[in-house]
Amino acid sequence: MSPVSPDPLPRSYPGQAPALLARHMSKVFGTTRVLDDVELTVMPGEVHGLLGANGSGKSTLIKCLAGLHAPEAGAELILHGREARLPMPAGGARANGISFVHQHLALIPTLSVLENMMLNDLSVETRLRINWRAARRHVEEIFERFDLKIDPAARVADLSQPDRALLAIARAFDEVQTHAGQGQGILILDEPTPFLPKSGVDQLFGLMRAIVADGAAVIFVAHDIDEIREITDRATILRDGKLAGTVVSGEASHDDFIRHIVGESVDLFQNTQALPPAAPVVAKVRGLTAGQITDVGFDLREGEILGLTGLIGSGFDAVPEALFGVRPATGQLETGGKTLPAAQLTPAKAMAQGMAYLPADRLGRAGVGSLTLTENISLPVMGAFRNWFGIDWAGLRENCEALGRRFDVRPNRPDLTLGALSGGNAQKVLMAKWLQTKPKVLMLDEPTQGIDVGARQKLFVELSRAAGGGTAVLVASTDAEQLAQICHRVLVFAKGRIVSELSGSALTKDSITQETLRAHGAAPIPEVA
Ligand SMILES: Nc1ncnc2c1ncn2[C@@H]1O[C@H](COP(=O)(O)OP(=O)(O)OP(=O)(O)O)[C@@H](O)[C@H]1O
Repeated sequence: MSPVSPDPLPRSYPGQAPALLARHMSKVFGTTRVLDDVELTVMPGEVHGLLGANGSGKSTLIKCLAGLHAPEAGAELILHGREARLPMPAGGARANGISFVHQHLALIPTLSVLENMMLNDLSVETRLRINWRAARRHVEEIFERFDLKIDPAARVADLSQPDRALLAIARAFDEVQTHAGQGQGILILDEPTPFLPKSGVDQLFGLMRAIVADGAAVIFVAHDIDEIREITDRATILRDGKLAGTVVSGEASHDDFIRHIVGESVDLFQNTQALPPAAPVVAKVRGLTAGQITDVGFDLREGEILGLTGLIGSGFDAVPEALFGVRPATGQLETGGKTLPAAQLTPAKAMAQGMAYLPADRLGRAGVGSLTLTENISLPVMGAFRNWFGIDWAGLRENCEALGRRFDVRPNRPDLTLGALSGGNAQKVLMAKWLQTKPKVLMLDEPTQGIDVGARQKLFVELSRAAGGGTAVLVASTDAEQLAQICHRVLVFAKGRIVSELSGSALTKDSITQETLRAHGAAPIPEVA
């Protein structure tokens, strides 16, 4: 295993003062110490990874640096050799040349790209007049420099997820340059890649390399160990709020990272459950046309885990939305002995047929951040907890706690709001919410984005258990590794149509990736039984 660096100054940067040196960073919420004497050293010109399991304290550390949380007394922050004030006052991070892109991107969807690019300036400066033409020119220059094909006049609501992420990052980079000057400053990216297709990730990595080549530093928070190994120079790993180690990324193997993250090696789940050849078809989809998809047809069998994949923009993710009635569609769904026109599907009708859907946008569409875990988890089962006296809240709380234990939600406190949980733990709650209903068909969009490697395996076990109990699972995802681990069959989409089907021994991570890239020019398969 790579050594934990004992010295805050890594050996690859002799004699240089760190761009950022954070020491004795602790944070207590209520009675829980979620950060415990953590240290982070980032050198100028370095891409530094920050990793850890869900709830290990990454976002809390970042929020302490951003001034969104006050660290406990004793914490120190030294930026380019100068001690910074803690807690960081409002606007202090920005004035020190530190810029952030948080998981939720902090864009305003109803405003234009240009307005969003100027948002941070306008929120702290009063201007009598805005020179929109000059602002537009400036934004166009930034986009051109990083080869971003985004129209400054477009509404952010109309942008794809990848473009939104790239926009937020370009804005943060622009801020770093403005406030720290060329070749200085620190850009902190908190899990910006889950929504990005491979080409978007490459673009982002290009952007990060361009930033550090000038001498600025980037802190990159992510769960994807391969991405961390590819792009970072060194990485700091947190475990249960403590520093687990700092490694030189090029010298640490994939397993070294896993051991630091979970403190032990993890057995990767592999679905070995064969689907009975006579498993009945529970849903027949015919001629489905919605968004980018045209005339898509397939059968889904009882107990089957069926993956839908493709490049972003290939349309595969429109399928669950259309089948759950949240996206206008035409075509047919045959289920429960009924033929339902897709144009008339609604969530209520889909749920009446035993269908459930968990969208990727966890706190936007899948759950309510301001409601408690009990309230979120209970929504689909409220009816079963009604008695003569009204709703049995104690029963609902008990149910929530039991599900929290089963799905390893941390902290497992039913009265916390969903928004107070780390991203990965919130996702576990939302999966539990639907799996408890034992749906006939469970549709998931990017179910494990932001979920750490250990927790993923547990969710895969739960999904496989649900499938073993007869639930048919439809998983829309660009994560080839996850699809290869859990699916019986994977359908590959290109340009809105199914172009390839993988199953049995042909279903591997590499074959899915190859097929996804090759599929772009392939001919469509009209119907897959
Ligand atoms: N405002 C808050 N109140 C109470 N607890 C909180 C609050 N914010 C975070 N926590 C808790 O602190 C712990 C660390 O959360 P944090 O978001 O830093 O984890 P993370 O490493 O970023 O996880 P993930 O990878 O899932 O995003 C979690 O247990 C979380 O529930």
